Amino acid sequence: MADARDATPQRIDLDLLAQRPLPEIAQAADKNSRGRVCVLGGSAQVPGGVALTAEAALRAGAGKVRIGTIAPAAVTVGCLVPEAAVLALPISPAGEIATTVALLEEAVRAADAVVVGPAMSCGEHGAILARQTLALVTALQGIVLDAAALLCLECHREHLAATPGHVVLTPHIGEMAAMLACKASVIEADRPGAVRHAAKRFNAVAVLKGPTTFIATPKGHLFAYNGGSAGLATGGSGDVLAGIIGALLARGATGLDAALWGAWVHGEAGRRCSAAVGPIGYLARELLGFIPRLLHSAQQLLAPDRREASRSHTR
Ligand SMILES: NC(=O)C1=CN([C@@H]2O[C@H](COP(=O)(O)OP(=O)(O)OC[C@H]3O[C@@H](n4cnc5c(N)ncnc54)[C@H](O)[C@@H]3O)[C@@H](O)[C@H]2O)[C@@H](O)CC1
Ligand SMILES: Nc1ncnc2c1ncn2[C@@H]1O[C@H](COP(=O)(O)OP(=O)(O)O)[C@@H](O)[C@H]1O
Repeated sequence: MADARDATPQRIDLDLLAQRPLPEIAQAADKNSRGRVCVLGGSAQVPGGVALTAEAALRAGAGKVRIGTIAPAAVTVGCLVPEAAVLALPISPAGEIATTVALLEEAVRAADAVVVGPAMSCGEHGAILARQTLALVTALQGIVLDAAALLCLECHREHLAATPGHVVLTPHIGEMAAMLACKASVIEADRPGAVRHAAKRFNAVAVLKGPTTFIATPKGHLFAYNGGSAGLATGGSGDVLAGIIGALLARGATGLDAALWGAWVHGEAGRRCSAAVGPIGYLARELLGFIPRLLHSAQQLLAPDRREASRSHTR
Protein backbone atom coordinates (compact mmCIF):
# COMPACT_ATOMS: atom_id res chain seq x y z
CA MET A 1 0.00 0.00 0.00
CA ALA A 2 3.01 2.28 0.45
CA ASP A 3 2.95 3.66 -3.12
CA ALA A 4 -0.39 5.32 -2.45
CA ARG A 5 0.61 7.37 0.57
CA ASP A 6 1.63 10.45 -1.40
CA ALA A 7 -1.59 10.56 -3.43
CA THR A 8 -3.67 13.68 -2.82
CA PRO A 9 -7.35 12.90 -3.29
CA GLN A 10 -9.57 15.09 -5.43
CA ARG A 11 -12.31 16.62 -3.33
CA ILE A 12 -15.83 15.45 -4.13
CA ASP A 13 -17.88 18.63 -4.43
CA LEU A 14 -20.16 20.31 -6.95
CA ASP A 15 -17.20 21.57 -8.98
CA LEU A 16 -16.01 18.00 -9.47
CA LEU A 17 -19.52 16.69 -10.20
CA ALA A 18 -20.02 19.46 -12.76
CA GLN A 19 -17.34 17.79 -14.84
CA ARG A 20 -19.07 14.42 -14.51
CA PRO A 21 -22.77 14.90 -15.33
CA LEU A 22 -25.13 11.98 -14.84
CA PRO A 23 -27.01 10.56 -17.82
CA GLU A 24 -30.16 12.61 -18.39
CA ILE A 25 -33.57 11.07 -17.85
CA ALA A 26 -35.77 12.08 -20.78
CA GLN A 27 -39.12 13.71 -19.97
CA ALA A 28 -40.83 10.99 -21.98
CA ALA A 29 -38.93 8.13 -20.33
CA ASP A 30 -41.02 5.23 -19.12
CA LYS A 31 -40.22 3.32 -15.93
CA ASN A 32 -38.22 0.65 -17.73
CA SER A 33 -35.86 3.14 -19.32
CA ARG A 34 -35.17 5.07 -16.10
CA GLY A 35 -33.18 2.18 -14.68
CA ARG A 36 -34.24 -1.12 -13.15
CA VAL A 37 -32.52 -2.14 -9.93
CA CYS A 38 -32.43 -5.56 -8.31
CA VAL A 39 -31.56 -5.63 -4.59
CA LEU A 40 -30.42 -8.99 -3.24
CA GLY A 41 -29.99 -9.21 0.51
CA GLY A 42 -31.61 -9.50 3.89
CA SER A 43 -31.43 -12.23 6.49
CA ALA A 44 -33.46 -13.60 9.36
CA GLN A 45 -31.38 -11.40 11.68
CA VAL A 46 -31.82 -8.13 9.73
CA PRO A 47 -34.90 -8.48 7.52
CA GLY A 48 -35.56 -4.77 6.93
CA GLY A 49 -32.27 -3.38 5.57
CA VAL A 50 -33.11 -4.25 1.96
CA ALA A 51 -36.18 -2.01 2.20
CA LEU A 52 -33.86 0.95 2.81
CA THR A 53 -31.71 0.04 -0.19
CA ALA A 54 -34.74 -0.42 -2.41
CA GLU A 55 -36.37 2.85 -1.40
CA ALA A 56 -33.06 4.72 -1.80
CA ALA A 57 -32.84 3.38 -5.36
CA LEU A 58 -36.38 4.60 -6.12
CA ARG A 59 -35.66 7.98 -4.55
CA ALA A 60 -32.52 8.26 -6.71
CA GLY A 61 -34.67 7.88 -9.80
CA ALA A 62 -34.85 4.16 -10.57
CA GLY A 63 -38.01 3.35 -12.49
CA LYS A 64 -38.37 -0.18 -11.19
CA VAL A 65 -36.96 -1.98 -8.18
CA ARG A 66 -37.16 -5.64 -7.34
CA ILE A 67 -36.06 -7.02 -3.98
CA GLY A 68 -34.84 -10.62 -3.78
CA THR A 69 -34.87 -11.59 -0.14
CA ILE A 70 -35.47 -14.52 2.20
CA ALA A 71 -38.92 -15.98 1.67
CA PRO A 72 -40.16 -15.55 5.27
CA ALA A 73 -39.53 -11.78 5.08
CA ALA A 74 -40.56 -11.15 1.47
CA VAL A 75 -44.19 -10.18 2.06
CA THR A 76 -43.35 -7.86 4.94
CA VAL A 77 -40.54 -6.23 2.95
CA GLY A 78 -42.92 -5.83 -0.01
CA CYS A 79 -45.37 -4.02 2.26
CA LEU A 80 -42.60 -1.76 3.60
CA VAL A 81 -41.82 -0.69 0.01
CA PRO A 82 -45.08 -1.13 -1.92
CA GLU A 83 -43.48 0.51 -4.97
CA ALA A 84 -41.08 -2.45 -5.31
CA ALA A 85 -41.64 -6.00 -6.50
CA VAL A 86 -40.37 -8.84 -4.35
CA LEU A 87 -38.86 -12.18 -5.17
CA ALA A 88 -39.06 -14.69 -2.32
CA LEU A 89 -35.81 -16.66 -2.18
CA PRO A 90 -35.15 -19.95 -0.38
CA ILE A 91 -33.58 -19.69 3.08
CA SER A 92 -30.86 -21.85 4.67
CA PRO A 93 -31.20 -23.19 8.23
CA ALA A 94 -28.82 -20.39 9.29
CA GLY A 95 -31.21 -17.75 7.98
CA GLU A 96 -29.26 -16.92 4.80
CA ILE A 97 -30.47 -16.54 1.23
CA ALA A 98 -29.83 -19.93 -0.39
CA THR A 99 -31.01 -19.33 -3.92
CA THR A 100 -30.74 -21.31 -7.13
CA VAL A 101 -28.97 -20.08 -10.25
CA ALA A 102 -32.25 -20.17 -12.20
CA LEU A 103 -34.00 -17.81 -9.77
CA LEU A 104 -30.98 -15.55 -9.64
CA GLU A 105 -30.67 -15.45 -13.40
CA GLU A 106 -34.28 -14.37 -13.68
CA ALA A 107 -33.70 -11.54 -11.20
CA VAL A 108 -30.39 -10.33 -12.63
CA ARG A 109 -31.40 -10.48 -16.29
CA ALA A 110 -34.37 -8.18 -15.68
CA ALA A 111 -32.22 -5.45 -14.09
CA ASP A 112 -29.84 -2.75 -15.27
CA ALA A 113 -28.00 -2.82 -11.96
CA VAL A 114 -27.83 -5.23 -9.03
CA VAL A 115 -27.02 -4.43 -5.41
CA VAL A 116 -25.90 -7.53 -3.51
CA GLY A 117 -25.28 -7.83 0.20
CA PRO A 118 -27.25 -5.31 2.28
CA ALA A 119 -28.30 -6.85 5.58
CA MET A 120 -27.30 -10.30 4.34
CA SER A 121 -25.74 -12.90 6.67
CA CYS A 122 -22.08 -13.58 6.04
CA GLY A 123 -22.08 -17.35 5.76
CA GLU A 124 -21.33 -19.71 2.94
CA HIS A 125 -24.53 -18.99 0.98
CA GLY A 126 -23.89 -15.24 0.92
CA ALA A 127 -20.53 -15.86 -0.71
CA ILE A 128 -22.13 -18.16 -3.30
CA LEU A 129 -24.79 -15.56 -4.07
CA ALA A 130 -22.16 -12.85 -4.64
CA ARG A 131 -20.11 -15.12 -6.89
CA GLN A 132 -23.10 -16.28 -8.94
CA THR A 133 -24.34 -12.73 -9.40
CA LEU A 134 -20.91 -11.57 -10.57
CA ALA A 135 -20.90 -14.38 -13.11
CA LEU A 136 -24.28 -13.27 -14.51
CA VAL A 137 -23.64 -9.54 -14.88
CA THR A 138 -23.05 -8.33 -18.45
CA ALA A 139 -21.17 -5.34 -19.86
CA LEU A 140 -24.39 -3.33 -19.93
CA GLN A 141 -25.07 -3.80 -16.24
CA GLY A 142 -23.73 -2.42 -12.98
CA ILE A 143 -23.22 -4.24 -9.70
CA VAL A 144 -22.74 -2.93 -6.17
CA LEU A 145 -21.21 -5.35 -3.68
CA ASP A 146 -22.02 -4.24 -0.15
CA ALA A 147 -21.78 -5.54 3.42
CA ALA A 148 -21.68 -9.36 3.60
CA ALA A 149 -21.14 -9.70 -0.17
CA LEU A 150 -17.69 -8.15 0.37
CA LEU A 151 -16.44 -10.56 2.97
CA CYS A 152 -15.34 -13.30 0.61
CA LEU A 153 -14.03 -11.10 -2.17
CA GLU A 154 -10.64 -12.74 -2.30
CA CYS A 155 -12.34 -15.99 -3.45
CA HIS A 156 -14.21 -13.98 -6.12
CA ARG A 157 -11.17 -12.26 -7.63
CA GLU A 158 -11.35 -14.42 -10.73
CA HIS A 159 -15.00 -13.50 -11.27
CA LEU A 160 -14.30 -9.83 -10.62
CA ALA A 161 -11.52 -9.83 -13.19
CA ALA A 162 -13.87 -11.46 -15.71
CA THR A 163 -16.96 -9.34 -14.99
CA PRO A 164 -17.52 -6.97 -17.90
CA GLY A 165 -20.01 -4.81 -15.96
CA HIS A 166 -19.38 -1.72 -13.84
CA VAL A 167 -18.46 -2.96 -10.35
CA VAL A 168 -18.60 -0.81 -7.20
CA LEU A 169 -17.50 -2.07 -3.77
CA THR A 170 -18.80 -0.23 -0.69
CA PRO A 171 -16.96 -1.45 2.44
CA HIS A 172 -16.66 0.24 5.81
CA ILE A 173 -13.36 -0.17 7.65
CA GLY A 174 -14.28 -3.57 9.11
CA GLU A 175 -15.33 -4.93 5.74
CA MET A 176 -12.25 -3.48 4.04
CA ALA A 177 -10.09 -5.23 6.64
CA ALA A 178 -11.83 -8.52 5.83
CA MET A 179 -11.41 -7.91 2.09
CA LEU A 180 -7.69 -7.29 2.43
CA ALA A 181 -7.18 -9.90 5.18
CA CYS A 182 -5.61 -7.45 7.61
CA LYS A 183 -6.49 -5.71 10.87
CA ALA A 184 -8.83 -2.72 10.89
CA SER A 185 -5.99 -0.72 12.49
CA VAL A 186 -3.91 -1.21 9.32
CA ILE A 187 -6.70 0.25 7.17
CA GLU A 188 -7.26 3.02 9.71
CA ALA A 189 -3.59 4.01 9.49
CA ASP A 190 -3.75 4.57 5.72
CA ARG A 191 -7.29 4.80 4.35
CA PRO A 192 -6.30 6.33 0.99
CA GLY A 193 -3.67 3.65 0.48
CA ALA A 194 -6.09 0.88 1.44
CA VAL A 195 -8.83 2.02 -0.92
CA ARG A 196 -6.44 2.35 -3.85
CA HIS A 197 -4.99 -1.05 -3.09
CA ALA A 198 -8.47 -2.63 -2.97
CA ALA A 199 -9.59 -0.97 -6.22
CA LYS A 200 -6.56 -2.32 -8.03
CA ARG A 201 -6.63 -5.75 -6.41
CA PHE A 202 -10.32 -6.34 -7.13
CA ASN A 203 -10.48 -4.45 -10.43
CA ALA A 204 -13.41 -2.31 -9.29
CA VAL A 205 -14.33 1.14 -8.04
CA ALA A 206 -13.83 0.97 -4.27
CA VAL A 207 -15.68 3.22 -1.82
CA LEU A 208 -14.19 3.15 1.69
CA LYS A 209 -16.90 4.58 3.93
CA GLY A 210 -16.27 6.56 7.10
CA PRO A 211 -16.19 10.16 8.42
CA THR A 212 -14.22 10.84 5.22
CA THR A 213 -15.27 8.57 2.38
CA PHE A 214 -12.46 7.69 -0.03
CA ILE A 215 -13.15 6.46 -3.55
CA ALA A 216 -10.54 4.89 -5.82
CA THR A 217 -10.41 3.41 -9.30
CA PRO A 218 -8.34 0.42 -10.44
CA LYS A 219 -6.02 2.89 -12.21
CA GLY A 220 -5.26 4.65 -8.93
CA HIS A 221 -7.40 7.79 -9.16
CA LEU A 222 -8.41 8.92 -5.69
CA PHE A 223 -11.28 11.07 -4.44
CA ALA A 224 -12.52 12.09 -0.98
CA TYR A 225 -15.80 13.36 0.46
CA ASN A 226 -15.76 14.74 3.99
CA GLY A 227 -18.81 16.94 4.10
CA GLY A 228 -21.19 14.48 5.79
CA SER A 229 -22.57 14.40 9.30
CA ALA A 230 -21.68 12.28 12.33
CA GLY A 231 -25.30 11.14 12.51
CA LEU A 232 -24.69 9.10 9.36
CA ALA A 233 -22.94 6.58 11.59
CA THR A 234 -26.19 4.73 12.26
CA GLY A 235 -27.63 1.32 11.37
CA GLY A 236 -28.92 1.20 7.81
CA SER A 237 -27.11 4.31 6.58
CA GLY A 238 -24.79 2.24 4.36
CA ASP A 239 -27.81 0.39 2.92
CA VAL A 240 -29.12 3.76 1.71
CA LEU A 241 -25.81 4.62 0.02
CA ALA A 242 -25.76 1.26 -1.79
CA GLY A 243 -29.26 1.90 -3.14
CA ILE A 244 -28.36 5.36 -4.46
CA ILE A 245 -25.27 4.03 -6.23
CA GLY A 246 -27.31 1.14 -7.66
CA ALA A 247 -29.90 3.51 -9.13
CA LEU A 248 -27.25 5.73 -10.72
CA LEU A 249 -25.57 2.70 -12.28
CA ALA A 250 -28.95 1.54 -13.55
CA ARG A 251 -29.57 4.84 -15.35
CA GLY A 252 -26.25 4.39 -17.15
CA ALA A 253 -23.64 6.17 -15.03
CA THR A 254 -20.17 4.62 -14.90
CA GLY A 255 -19.08 2.94 -11.66
CA LEU A 256 -16.93 5.93 -10.76
CA ASP A 257 -19.61 8.54 -11.46
CA ALA A 258 -22.25 6.55 -9.59
CA ALA A 259 -19.90 6.29 -6.59
CA LEU A 260 -18.92 9.99 -6.62
CA TRP A 261 -22.51 11.23 -6.96
CA GLY A 262 -23.73 8.62 -4.47
CA ALA A 263 -21.22 9.65 -1.79
CA TRP A 264 -22.06 13.32 -2.29
CA VAL A 265 -25.86 12.89 -2.25
CA HIS A 266 -25.70 10.56 0.79
CA GLY A 267 -23.45 12.95 2.73
CA GLU A 268 -25.53 16.00 1.84
CA ALA A 269 -28.70 14.15 2.87
CA GLY A 270 -27.00 13.58 6.23
CA ARG A 271 -26.36 17.31 6.52
CA ARG A 272 -30.00 18.07 5.76
CA CYS A 273 -31.13 15.57 8.43
CA SER A 274 -28.65 17.04 10.85
CA ALA A 275 -30.06 20.53 10.28
CA ALA A 276 -33.67 19.32 10.52
CA VAL A 277 -33.49 16.82 13.39
CA GLY A 278 -30.17 17.33 15.15
CA PRO A 279 -26.57 16.21 14.57
CA ILE A 280 -27.22 12.68 15.75
CA GLY A 281 -30.39 10.66 16.30
CA TYR A 282 -31.93 10.88 12.85
CA LEU A 283 -32.77 7.57 11.22
CA ALA A 284 -31.30 6.12 8.06
CA ARG A 285 -34.80 6.14 6.56
CA GLU A 286 -35.00 9.90 7.12
CA LEU A 287 -32.19 10.36 4.58
CA LEU A 288 -34.44 9.00 1.85
CA GLY A 289 -36.75 11.97 1.41
CA PHE A 290 -33.83 14.33 0.70
CA ILE A 291 -32.37 12.28 -2.15
CA PRO A 292 -34.62 13.41 -5.05
CA ARG A 293 -34.29 17.14 -4.38
CA LEU A 294 -30.52 16.94 -3.83
CA LEU A 295 -30.00 15.06 -7.08
CA HIS A 296 -32.35 17.32 -9.00
CA SER A 297 -31.02 20.59 -7.67
CA ALA A 298 -27.38 19.58 -8.21
CA GLN A 299 -28.11 18.56 -11.78
CA GLN A 300 -30.02 21.78 -12.45
CA LEU A 301 -27.23 23.84 -11.00
CA LEU A 302 -24.68 21.97 -13.06
CA ALA A 303 -26.56 22.01 -16.37
CA PRO A 304 -24.33 23.99 -18.81
CA ASP A 305 -26.98 26.61 -19.71
CA ARG A 306 -27.80 27.18 -16.03
CA ARG A 307 -24.15 27.57 -15.13
CA GLU A 308 -23.66 30.09 -17.90
CA ALA A 309 -26.78 31.98 -16.79
CA SER A 310 -25.70 32.07 -13.16
CA ARG A 311 -22.22 33.27 -14.18
CA SER A 312 -23.57 36.17 -16.24
CA HIS A 313 -26.01 36.95 -13.43
CA THR A 314 -23.16 37.33 -10.95
CA ARG A 315 -20.85 39.28 -13.29
N1 LIG B 1 -27.02 -4.44 12.92
C1 LIG B 1 -27.94 -3.54 12.62
O1 LIG B 1 -28.53 -2.96 13.50
C2 LIG B 1 -28.29 -3.26 11.20
C3 LIG B 1 -27.60 -3.87 10.20
N2 LIG B 1 -27.88 -3.63 8.91
C4 LIG B 1 -27.17 -4.37 7.85
O2 LIG B 1 -26.40 -5.45 8.34
C5 LIG B 1 -25.06 -5.30 7.91
C6 LIG B 1 -24.19 -5.77 9.02
O3 LIG B 1 -24.30 -4.83 10.08
P1 LIG B 1 -23.84 -5.26 11.53
O4 LIG B 1 -24.25 -4.16 12.44
O5 LIG B 1 -24.31 -6.63 11.84
O6 LIG B 1 -22.28 -5.37 11.40
P2 LIG B 1 -21.22 -4.24 11.05
O7 LIG B 1 -21.23 -3.98 9.59
O8 LIG B 1 -21.34 -3.07 11.93
O9 LIG B 1 -19.88 -4.98 11.44
C7 LIG B 1 -19.31 -6.03 10.67
C8 LIG B 1 -17.86 -6.20 11.15
O10 LIG B 1 -17.10 -5.04 10.84
C9 LIG B 1 -16.53 -4.48 12.03
N3 LIG B 1 -16.58 -3.01 11.93
C10 LIG B 1 -17.66 -2.26 11.66
N4 LIG B 1 -17.34 -0.95 11.63
C11 LIG B 1 -16.02 -0.89 11.92
C12 LIG B 1 -15.10 0.19 12.06
N5 LIG B 1 -15.46 1.46 11.86
N6 LIG B 1 -13.84 -0.10 12.38
C13 LIG B 1 -13.45 -1.36 12.57
N7 LIG B 1 -14.25 -2.43 12.45
C14 LIG B 1 -15.53 -2.19 12.13
C15 LIG B 1 -17.39 -5.00 13.16
O11 LIG B 1 -16.69 -5.03 14.37
C16 LIG B 1 -17.75 -6.39 12.65
O12 LIG B 1 -16.71 -7.29 12.90
C17 LIG B 1 -24.89 -3.83 7.55
O13 LIG B 1 -23.89 -3.55 6.65
C18 LIG B 1 -26.24 -3.48 7.05
O14 LIG B 1 -26.34 -3.82 5.68
C19 LIG B 1 -28.88 -2.66 8.48
O15 LIG B 1 -29.63 -3.21 7.43
C20 LIG B 1 -29.84 -2.20 9.53
C21 LIG B 1 -29.39 -2.28 10.93
N1 LIG C 1 -18.61 10.14 11.59
C1 LIG C 1 -19.13 10.13 10.35
N2 LIG C 1 -19.28 11.27 9.65
C2 LIG C 1 -19.83 11.26 8.42
N3 LIG C 1 -20.26 10.13 7.78
C3 LIG C 1 -20.12 8.97 8.43
C4 LIG C 1 -19.55 8.90 9.73
N4 LIG C 1 -19.54 7.60 10.11
C5 LIG C 1 -20.09 6.90 9.10
N5 LIG C 1 -20.43 7.71 8.09
C6 LIG C 1 -21.09 7.31 6.84
O1 LIG C 1 -22.26 6.56 7.20
C7 LIG C 1 -22.40 5.40 6.40
C8 LIG C 1 -22.34 4.17 7.31
O2 LIG C 1 -22.36 3.01 6.54
P1 LIG C 1 -22.17 1.56 7.19
O3 LIG C 1 -21.02 1.57 8.13
O4 LIG C 1 -22.16 0.59 6.08
O5 LIG C 1 -23.52 1.44 8.03
P2 LIG C 1 -24.58 0.26 8.08
O6 LIG C 1 -23.77 -0.98 7.94
O7 LIG C 1 -25.20 0.32 9.41
O8 LIG C 1 -25.55 0.47 6.99
C9 LIG C 1 -21.27 5.48 5.38
O9 LIG C 1 -21.74 6.08 4.18
C10 LIG C 1 -20.23 6.37 6.04
O10 LIG C 1 -19.44 7.06 5.11
